[in-house]
Amino acid sequence: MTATIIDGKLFAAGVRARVADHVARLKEESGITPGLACVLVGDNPASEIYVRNKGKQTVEAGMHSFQHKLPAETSQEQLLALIEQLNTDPSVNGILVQLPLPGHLDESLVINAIAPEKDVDGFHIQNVGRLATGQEAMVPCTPLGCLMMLRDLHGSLSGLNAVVVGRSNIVGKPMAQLLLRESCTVTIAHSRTKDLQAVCRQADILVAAVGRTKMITSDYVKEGATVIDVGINRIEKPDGKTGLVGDVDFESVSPRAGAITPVPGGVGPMTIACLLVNTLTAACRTHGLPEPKGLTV
Ligand SMILES: Nc1nc2c(c(=O)[nH]1)N[C@@H](CN(C=O)c1ccc(C(=O)N[C@@H](CCC(=O)O)C(=O)O)cc1)CN2
Repeated sequence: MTATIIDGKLFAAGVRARVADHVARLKEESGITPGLACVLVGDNPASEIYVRNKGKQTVEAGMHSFQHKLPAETSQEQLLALIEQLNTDPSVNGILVQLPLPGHLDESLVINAIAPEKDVDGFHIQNVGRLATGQEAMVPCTPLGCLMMLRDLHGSLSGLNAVVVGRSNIVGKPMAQLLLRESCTVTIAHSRTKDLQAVCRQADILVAAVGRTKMITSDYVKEGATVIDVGINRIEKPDGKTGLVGDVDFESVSPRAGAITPVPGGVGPMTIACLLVNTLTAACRTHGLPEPKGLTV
């Protein structure tokens, strides 16, 4: 069997085009232009690229982008003051603080200072609780992107065995919640799971979000399973250049899987596309307008 390669780049381009259509209609019919504020603290090179791309794609979708770049030595008080200012700014519908933050800043305190209705990353404790209890929530972008691709591929996910490897707050846990909401039978596995290979081989849907380069080999995969690779590991290649590889050993797994996301070009591009969806959704909710249909799951 040769796996279907799920083209996240193409899928994300479609989502962005639909967001742009909705934004154009929103402007024309209601005079509203959604706005997204991105806050970057410090000079992590990968974060700088992500924030730049977020700004570029926000503008391409017809929305306002506000970028706040703060020095690495920014104090907690200074960062909280900026968030408070953005919370009360009516032109800002979505706020995100790029992670990771420099070590002296308290990530959880900072995230929970964002107004929950503007928390387009879906990391605020209120949104976490709302997702877990089946209420209307802002859903974290990477898991939302994974779910959109899974729904497109499978249609209904009801009754499927899903194993999520990784228990982070930004990917593993919300991914598991979303799959549970789709009526999958969900297992969250991690580094301490006994006989991880056997657990993973039960999966119809295997989501790898462990942050360990090429850890998932064919021994972990049931024949025909759908494998979603959330890993973004930077490695130095033999030619000295930097390359990007996932948590899944693509060469080993793709002959066995039914479908697989590559890295790069799989889950990654969906993260920013879903951020645009969440910003548009936040703007509609704030103005009491119907939420965009057909954009998400
Ligand atoms: N506040 C947040 N911080 C972080 C998040 C997040 O969702 N919110 N996620 C990641 C980084 N991230 C977005 O911020 C992100 C990661 C990867 C991609 C992406 O498009 N990847 C491409 C490759 C790009 C490259 O060459 O580096 C791909 O996989 O094809 C977009 C966004 C951590 N922080």
